[in-house]
Amino acid sequence: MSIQWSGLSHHYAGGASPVVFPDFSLPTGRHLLLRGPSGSGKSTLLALMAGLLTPSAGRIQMAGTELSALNARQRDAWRGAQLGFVPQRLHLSASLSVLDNLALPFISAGLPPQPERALALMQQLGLQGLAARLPHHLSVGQAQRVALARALMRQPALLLADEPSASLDDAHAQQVLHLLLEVAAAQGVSLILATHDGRLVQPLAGRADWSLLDLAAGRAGEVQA
Ligand SMILES: Nc1ncnc2c1ncn2[C@@H]1O[C@H](COP(=O)(O)OP(=O)(O)OP(=O)(O)O)[C@@H](O)[C@H]1O
Repeated sequence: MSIQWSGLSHHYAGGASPVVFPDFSLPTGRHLLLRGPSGSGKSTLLALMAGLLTPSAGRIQMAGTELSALNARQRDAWRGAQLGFVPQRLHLSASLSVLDNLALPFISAGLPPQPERALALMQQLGLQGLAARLPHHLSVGQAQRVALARALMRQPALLLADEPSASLDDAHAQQVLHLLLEVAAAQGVSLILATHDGRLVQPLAGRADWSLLDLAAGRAGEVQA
């Protein structure tokens, strides 16, 4: 998905000063590593790209769609159809089984749930046998993969992942990166990966299909370790 923005900033109500972003453009077919320390604006930028926050200034275009030209209802519909989001806090519904959590993206859009797709994704992500499990009986890594499966349920064109390795040990951090790359290749999804975790940055260094936006440095370019 092609993405571009210019003059983009967001001023939180009660925030001291606006969070300002350097102009940027991502061509179709490339993935984006959004890098920057805590507080540099990664989550804010993801929320702007998802149409969950409205810019205080500037324009943002996602595959040619100007998000600010859509009303809230249109943005919700656009997000549901185009985007998968794995947030920093996973927001799995505690009272619902894994399978029912995976049905939510369809049910909340008024569409029939697709248990076959859920089971196929669970298989692909190593979650087989966990369909009836409640979220608080999952390991951290399993819950992460359920959140990833849920984000993929509606076959999004773009997958946003916010600090996906934050609470994972080295082995699981590598596994999550591997899974993201695998599903991106298998399902033709563009990835936007927000992280300050060197364990995720290093394996992406020098890859021709990845771009970097470094929010601390205000710099775009190739991914470097
Ligand atoms: N709801 C809010 N109200 C006021 N200020 C906020 C709010 N959310 C974020 N901010 C501020 O906006 C700036 C960017 O925050 P943001 O969460 O986007 O950064 P981040 O790079 O994602 O950080 P982290 O890696 O810790 O999640 C910070 O200065 C933060 O304090």
